Amino acid sequence: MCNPETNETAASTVQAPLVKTPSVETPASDVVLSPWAIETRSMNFWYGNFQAVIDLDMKIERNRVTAIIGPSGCGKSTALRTFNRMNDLIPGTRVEGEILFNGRDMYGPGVDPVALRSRIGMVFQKPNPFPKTIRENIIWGARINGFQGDPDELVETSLRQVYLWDEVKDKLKKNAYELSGGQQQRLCIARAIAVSPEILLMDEPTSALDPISTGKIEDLMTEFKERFTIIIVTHNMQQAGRISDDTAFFLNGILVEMGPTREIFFTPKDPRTENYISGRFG
Ligand SMILES: Nc1ncnc2c1ncn2[C@@H]1O[C@H](COP(=O)(O)OP(=O)(O)OP(=O)(O)O)[C@@H](O)[C@H]1O
Repeated sequence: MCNPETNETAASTVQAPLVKTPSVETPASDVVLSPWAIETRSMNFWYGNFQAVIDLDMKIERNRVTAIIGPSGCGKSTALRTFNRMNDLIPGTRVEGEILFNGRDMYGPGVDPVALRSRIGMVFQKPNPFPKTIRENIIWGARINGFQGDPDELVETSLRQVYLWDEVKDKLKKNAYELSGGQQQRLCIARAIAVSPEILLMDEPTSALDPISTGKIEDLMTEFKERFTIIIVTHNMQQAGRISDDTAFFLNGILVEMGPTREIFFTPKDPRTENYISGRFG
């Protein structure tokens, strides 16, 4: 979910793609044009003069967990953030090439990045609940996205889905900051899924959590992939091995190799992947 405190003024720095494909907001935008949830074509990304992602061609399959791995600074989070235009919020950034969501151009004319982010939610490394009550954390984003149903039902359903309901049902009016780190992260996941996204982007969602909270969130991912496509950046190779169906290995802004996790881990095609997986660098 996008940060409601941020505005979209930096979006104007984003360059339109070179090749035109239908935009997400064109009529009949719910008709799926592609077998891929997300596809990038020759995507390049710059922070000012620094190119962080180079010529990225990537296809993300629906209803699977895709892990993005690679050494620190290789562009994992940057690539992930382009998948819901979160980088638009960083001044001086530029993207070229194409990023398609269900086969439609995410940077096409008329695409509202805020509406896009309700369909492609995001969970960050550090839990970032709003400075509001637990209840309001769930309802706020849903309301902005036009939710008109029963808010109490939405709160309960969303919190149950992340197995947080029993822990917080008696303190829904308490500030979210009063929860533990693991609970806050599950609240952030509940908030993201309350708007029924199609894709959930997760940027090292468990790196600040203890093993028990980590296990709970990993279990959720395995359950959620029936309903959403999940893309997770992780430094934790065991985690990637445990939860992902596909793995993409990045190095110096380049996608070196991508495929089923078992193949990437046990029979990688590129020696750089093998070196990284076996711990020889990074
Ligand atoms: N806001 C920014 N402004 C300028 N450069 C940035 C910015 N964010 C990231 N970078 C640079 O872009 C490159 C890729 O960063 P990114 O955070 O995507 O890497 P990463 O693989 O996710 O790293 P880590 O695993 O350490 O989180 C790095 O060299 C980083 O310094």
